[in-house]
Amino acid sequence: MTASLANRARPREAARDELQRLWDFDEFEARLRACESRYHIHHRFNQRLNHGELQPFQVRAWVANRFYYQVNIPRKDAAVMSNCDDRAERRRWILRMLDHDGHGSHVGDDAGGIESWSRLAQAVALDPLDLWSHRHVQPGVRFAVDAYVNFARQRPWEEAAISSLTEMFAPRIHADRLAGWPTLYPWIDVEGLAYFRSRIPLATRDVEHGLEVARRWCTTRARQERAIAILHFKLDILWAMLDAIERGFPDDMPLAQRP
Ligand SMILES: O=C(O)c1cc(C(=O)O)c2c(n1)C(=O)C(=O)c1cc(C(=O)O)[nH]c1-2
Repeated sequence: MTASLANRARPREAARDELQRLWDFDEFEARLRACESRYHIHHRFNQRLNHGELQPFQVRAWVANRFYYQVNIPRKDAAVMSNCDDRAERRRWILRMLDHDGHGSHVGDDAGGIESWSRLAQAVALDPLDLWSHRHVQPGVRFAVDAYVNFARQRPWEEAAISSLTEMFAPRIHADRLAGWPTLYPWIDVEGLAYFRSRIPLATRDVEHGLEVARRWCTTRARQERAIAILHFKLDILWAMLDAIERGFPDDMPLAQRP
């Protein structure tokens, strides 16, 4: 190769090297955290919810639809565990299932997140039959949640662990509800908000574990990029849920159809 050709190839090689360079963990984590801009906290329906702009039936609709997510989270976590061959990791992961399903009366009286969400439903005066039958759940919500469970069933458990990292952004959305709802929605019994309070420390613990898994598993730049793509996929699930809820329960919904 002539000298001038070699000089021209060098920037291309440098660019290729840059594309393959492993991000150090701080940079990788910063890139994961930068995905916050796609979090459903920025969705118009969530903004209306947290600014007190929704009518009671729309709050009930959100609670009813989100319940489908809540009941499927421990099924998703069971799928993650079924794909994990590491006993120490399973011992940690099982806590996520118990957080939602509860520990049962023989181990303290922690009723768990699903029960706690049903108290939220009570506080917003959602009929328990409507809650448990999922009769207000929109097709788009069902598809989105099912896609999350199926992802955890079909992919390596480390990928599923990474998909749970949207929880990095959840403490703020829970804190917003705790701070705003008592004055914005005085008709909601504040006892019903306990679920949101309970999730803040649990989400923080889950994220520490999830980041540990991501750090260990993402040993190549390709895997790091895959982790970002997985996080985008999960953010899309949460976003699609709110799209479906917003569309299904418009401000002028006929009275007879309102939850
Ligand atoms: O209210 C929310 O906005 C919100 C978001 C998320 C999330 O970001 O995935 C979770 C939760 N709540 C939540 O309560 C919860 O238990 C939970 C588990 C997971 C998960 O992916 O395993 N995400 C979330």
